[in-house]
Amino acid sequence: MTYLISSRLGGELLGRGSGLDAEADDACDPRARTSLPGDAVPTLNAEQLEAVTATEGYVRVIAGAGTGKTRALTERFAYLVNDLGIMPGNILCVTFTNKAANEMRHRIRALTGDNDTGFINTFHGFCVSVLQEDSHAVQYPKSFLVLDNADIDQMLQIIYDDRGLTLRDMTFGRARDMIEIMKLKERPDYYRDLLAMPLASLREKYEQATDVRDIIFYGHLYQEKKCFAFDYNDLIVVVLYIFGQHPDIRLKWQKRLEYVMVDEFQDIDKLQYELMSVLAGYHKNLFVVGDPDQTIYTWRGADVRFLLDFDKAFPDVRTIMMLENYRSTPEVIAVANSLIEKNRQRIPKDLRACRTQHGPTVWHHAKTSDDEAKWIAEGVRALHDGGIRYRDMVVLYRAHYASRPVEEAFLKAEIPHAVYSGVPFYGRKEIKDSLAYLRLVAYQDDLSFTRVANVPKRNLGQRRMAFLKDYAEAHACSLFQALEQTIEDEIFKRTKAKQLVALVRKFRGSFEGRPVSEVLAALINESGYEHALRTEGSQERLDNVAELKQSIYEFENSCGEEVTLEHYLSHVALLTNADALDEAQDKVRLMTIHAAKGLEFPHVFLCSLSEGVLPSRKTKTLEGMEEERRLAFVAVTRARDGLYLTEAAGFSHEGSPRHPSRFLLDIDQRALQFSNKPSDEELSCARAAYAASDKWMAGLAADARFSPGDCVLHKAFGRGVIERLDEEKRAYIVHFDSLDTPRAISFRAKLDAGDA
Ligand SMILES: Nc1ncnc2c1ncn2[C@@H]1O[C@H](COP(=O)(O)OP(=O)(O)OP(=O)(O)O)[C@@H](O)[C@H]1O
Repeated sequence: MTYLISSRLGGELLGRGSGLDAEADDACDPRARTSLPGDAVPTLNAEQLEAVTATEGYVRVIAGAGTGKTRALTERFAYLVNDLGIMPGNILCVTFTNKAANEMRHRIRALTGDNDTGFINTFHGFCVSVLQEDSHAVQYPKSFLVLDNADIDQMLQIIYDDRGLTLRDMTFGRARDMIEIMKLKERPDYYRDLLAMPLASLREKYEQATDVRDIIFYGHLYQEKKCFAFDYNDLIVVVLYIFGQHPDIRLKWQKRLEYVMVDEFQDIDKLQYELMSVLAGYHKNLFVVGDPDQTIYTWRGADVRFLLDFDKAFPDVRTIMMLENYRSTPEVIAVANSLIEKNRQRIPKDLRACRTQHGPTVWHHAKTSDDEAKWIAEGVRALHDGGIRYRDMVVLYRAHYASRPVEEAFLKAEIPHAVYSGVPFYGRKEIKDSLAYLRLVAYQDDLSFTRVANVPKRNLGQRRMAFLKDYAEAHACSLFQALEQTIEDEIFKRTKAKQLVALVRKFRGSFEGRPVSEVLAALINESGYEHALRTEGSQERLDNVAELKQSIYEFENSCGEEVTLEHYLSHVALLTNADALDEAQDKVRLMTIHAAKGLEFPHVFLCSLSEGVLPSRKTKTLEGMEEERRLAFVAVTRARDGLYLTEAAGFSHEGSPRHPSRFLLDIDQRALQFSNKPSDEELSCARAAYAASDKWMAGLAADARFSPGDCVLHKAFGRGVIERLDEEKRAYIVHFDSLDTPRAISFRAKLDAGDA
């Protein structure tokens, strides 16, 4: 079944070896290869050069995939520093992920030779920098905590135990989503409660709450305030609040940031936009780059309008268009262009291929998912036998579950691979435990204490922890302080509580000035944690802890300045799974399309391209469908040399028949080679399925006619008041006078306006 891959590759790609270098191809624009004054930046095309040298004012680059946006951004930074003499510390460059920020830092260090790379960061990371300097403005210490999902879950556990809630009331995942929606949409003023309300009042609000949602929400705010903690959502909100309340602090940052640049501007949300506008408000140098066709975070509040209307929002905007794609073969470009042009809500723009080398763009239709996975494994093997490194291949999918058959096939075929999903590196127990030890030493906060007090076993079980909790509450102190103050109590006889206190005290007094990697190594050794892992015989966990030590060591060496423990802890709290991507290992990468944003790979396998997977079966609107198509576009434009689109017949895990994705049929079929073509009958069934789902979506398109607080009349339940809207379910949540509990009523249902 691999004949197509192997024969085509044998003939067209492998003949030239694996050193396929985009830059070795002809550049399509004769104006290319222009040099900057002083030859700082060779081989940029005219538009890139303009983007690099147009340093003053408001500049917008609208560019296609693979046209060198990120490259232009990097070169611009270097130009500002090397040619114009701007200090790196006066430049803010915002990227979408930590990984992109790290890459940019590396590239800029290579270009400028300077260790000071200024503020190259994600939005969240930059906000942490602001807060580390100015959190006093909201009466938070510099040592505030940044919470990740596992920390939030730990807080939820405390709330659930305290208020007798169970997962049946709400799972932690749902509770986290709910908190996020409350913060972003339903109660955007929440930060006033968090920042301005005294802890005791917040606690009262929590204790008086009766509705499950309120209990969880106020319990979460109370816990956050108690630990001086912020979650990701709070970071930008709090910084904006500080800027609003303290013009002196705002002006300090505005003056400091002489140049502000933002990558991936198509995926910016309202708060991020506000922050960037404020920051650029003094020097008025704001440079943004984005591709409207790659907006894939609308579901998280991204709004492409900020890019499209940039020229209306700011004065004298200079717009630069970049359409020459340096990344992909003409075949991949043909696939990408013909796919994305089916979106109706877009500015028409075609990518132009600069490369002249050819490569395969294959559609493989398999009988079953297992066959599909096997075909991919055989394809990978064939490419590898032909000289392509494993790490130059990636398998992309819409949703994590799609990776399972491919993983199994790779295991069977003994293909080295790494999955960027499942339990993220920084979410693993041993990593969280190790970091909790570091945090306990730095902050003695309750979250870290609860996590590791009894890990390894110190005989500090539930009864003793409850004792500490009561004491801490009665004396308004932390759990660790409670332990220090009651250490001689009878209850701690026959425990190792004294050793724990001694450990924390010892490290608390000695961590400053020591490298963090060294502190961690000593801490997990002296706490007995490493020994416990050894006794457990868990080599994988030990390896992961070793990996953590190594990553801290590398962070210290790459940072350019002295890394304090607090600095490291806030940095690590913002890391996600995608950041653990280890490029050095020769393994095929498996990841979601969202995780692949901004990356490129010589060979891309896009699997599970079935209707219901991509586009997702959760797609309910035309806009949603267009976002799914953009997602497919992002996936195909990651490929440099080879693109393999695969799907399988059979049945989905819900039992419905599977059809090839509509996006496969959107593609100009002349741009594809078929390894195994679906039959005409299969294709006509697929078309019927698209039509049925379009009809269903049109039915759902009914909009909400009522708002929260409105009175309505239902033909069976009578009068009710709308409590809120569930946009996802397209339903009102209504409290009917005749019913004790609320009901979700579809937007489509016939409701009349009722009397207030
Ligand atoms: N002027 C140029 N000449 C040759 N190669 C270039 C040029 N500009 C960029 N490239 C190469 O093209 C590829 C894509 O560049 P880059 O990643 O900067 O694009 P991008 O627009 O940010 O992509 P995307 O939005 O799809 O993530 C990279 O391999 C880069 O090295």
